[in-house]
Amino acid sequence: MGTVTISDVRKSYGGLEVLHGIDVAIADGEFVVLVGPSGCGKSTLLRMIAGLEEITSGEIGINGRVVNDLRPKERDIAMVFQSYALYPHMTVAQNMGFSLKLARADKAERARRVAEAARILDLEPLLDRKPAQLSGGQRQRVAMGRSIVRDPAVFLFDEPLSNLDAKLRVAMRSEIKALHQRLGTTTVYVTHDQIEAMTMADRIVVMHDGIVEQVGTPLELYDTPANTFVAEFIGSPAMNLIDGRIEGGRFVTPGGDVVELAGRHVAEGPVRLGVRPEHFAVAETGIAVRVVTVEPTGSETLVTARVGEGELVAAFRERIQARPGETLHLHPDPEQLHLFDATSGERLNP
Ligand SMILES: Nc1ncnc2c1ncn2[C@@H]1O[C@H](COP(=O)(O)OP(=O)(O)OP(=O)(O)O)[C@@H](O)[C@H]1O
Repeated sequence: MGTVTISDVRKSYGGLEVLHGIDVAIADGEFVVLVGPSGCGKSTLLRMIAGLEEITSGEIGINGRVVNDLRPKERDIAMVFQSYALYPHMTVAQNMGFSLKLARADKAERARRVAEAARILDLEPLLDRKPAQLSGGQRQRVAMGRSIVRDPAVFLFDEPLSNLDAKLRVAMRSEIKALHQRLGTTTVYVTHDQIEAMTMADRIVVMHDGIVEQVGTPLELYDTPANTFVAEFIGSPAMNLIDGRIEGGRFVTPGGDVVELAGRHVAEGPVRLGVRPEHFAVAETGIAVRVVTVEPTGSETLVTARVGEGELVAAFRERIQARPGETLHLHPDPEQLHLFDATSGERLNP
């Protein structure tokens, strides 16, 4: 069992509040990713769950027990850091068994749990090596092994992949996810990388400036972002946001181009229209844009184009024969439109 309940949690450093009342409930067995730009407070929140930072106000519960005043080792959690923090003079087996030794587990039990973790993580041939004799990915696995042996209620990961090169990062991403599927241990994982969040999470918590912008499954966030921050943060290339007005039930750009809204009823006045790059088609009418670059990737063609004062990106499955400087008309799929309040950025359509 491993539930985590975060209720109205705040954090101040000196007089400055950096987390402004966070509420998140994590179910047993869930893989939850805290994601957001640098400085949004995700590491601080994770460190408060771990017991490495004091909670200024509010409550954190693990398995129904308030842990605010418990020390890290009393919380039934295991944390995997970006730096791995392996002991250089110990072998892989000793590194993995060390916390059990501290907890005074007997020798046979220690050996059994280290062997089991080594089997799960494919570390059996490396048990006698020292960290310096391991690759980055292998060190990462030892760091995870050290957590697994303790069989905690909750795993906490703080940007564990950011020191690895791109290829290894992708491999470790699937390894951690597969490990979670096998062990089913509740996991809270911090990253600033939205792709990591999308590919690994059962649910994502999007944070920004010390608040939670939205909580949902990866596809909920992708399909119905609650505001322009989430709309632009989740998805790559990012969702296009086009300023304009609702007039006569239609969206009209400053240049006078019209987008039909497929029966969506939104109050007249200024709005921002959100369109994902893959939801444009080239048509006879639509939003007039001037092509800036055309980038064929093989599987799709990315077109960057100017519209009024701004730029937008369209991604086509078919091979578009457009040239820089040319004018195209882009027709957004009416079933896939997002409308946001021009001032607050809040979502307007269901
Ligand atoms: N010890 C500290 N003293 C004062 N301010 C701090 C301290 N630690 C963090 N902060 C501030 O709290 C805010 C949240 O920091 P935090 O490290 O949690 O952000 P983050 O989202 O994890 O960012 P990053 O991805 O860069 O690590 C930031 O504005 C940061 O400057």
